[in-house]
Amino acid sequence: MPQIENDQELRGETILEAAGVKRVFGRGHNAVTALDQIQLAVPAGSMVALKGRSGSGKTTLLNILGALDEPTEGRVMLRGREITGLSESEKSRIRRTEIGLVFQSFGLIPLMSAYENVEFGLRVAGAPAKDNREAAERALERVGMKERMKHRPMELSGGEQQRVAIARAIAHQPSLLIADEPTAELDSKMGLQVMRVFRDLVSRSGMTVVMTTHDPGMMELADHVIALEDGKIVSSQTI
Ligand SMILES: Nc1ncnc2c1ncn2[C@@H]1O[C@H](COP(=O)(O)OP(=O)(O)OP(=O)(O)O)[C@@H](O)[C@H]1O
Repeated sequence: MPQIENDQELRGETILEAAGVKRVFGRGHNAVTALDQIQLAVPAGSMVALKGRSGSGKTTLLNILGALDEPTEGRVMLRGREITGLSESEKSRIRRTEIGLVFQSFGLIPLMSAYENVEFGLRVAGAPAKDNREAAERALERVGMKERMKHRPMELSGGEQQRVAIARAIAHQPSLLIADEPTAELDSKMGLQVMRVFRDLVSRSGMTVVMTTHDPGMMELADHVIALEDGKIVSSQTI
């Protein structure tokens, strides 16, 4: 798979960069500065955890890094290309090709099997239909869910559902995986399984993972932990 091999070559170089990022919600008296003076350089093939109290700006930052939201000031570069200030359609193309998104609540379609969820995700992203079966099965295999791919979400544990959601997020072989509190709804055993899947994607495919978490046990498994306080980065630690 060419993109994944490229990612291995990129390992260690900066894949994702934020410079002078500020995000203000609302105007005038109601204005809230959710992020300010954010500088960030994420090495390719690493796992970064963002931590911070509720309201510190983690989700706002992830949304900007994942091309889901625009900063009020500053810019974000992904693989050397600016992803801020682009049209909606360009941003949507970048999300469909270069970025995978995982959320706290899994977001699987209940009436579809694990396989159908992943394959449907590829179809929505406009992937060429002839490759979808192979790509979906390969992604499910990567997260250890191929054997259970005919099961519907209801028939799976929370950890298994999240692994299917990760398979859906990586089926198009993105270089960057953005995960907002991916283990928050899981007990620690299932949370660890999910973290192991991330680790495996980083070490075997050179993927880069940027996630948020409140859980110190999960942070220990990241390569870098960045702490946010009131919208600013207050520390950056290499584990
Ligand atoms: N759409 C919005 N409109 C107005 N204010 C917002 C909006 N989104 C976030 N905020 C504000 O921006 C700040 C940062 O919010 P954000 O959701 O990024 O924090 P967080 O660290 O992810 O919190 P949590 O851990 O609770 O998810 C908060 O003060 C929040 O109220």
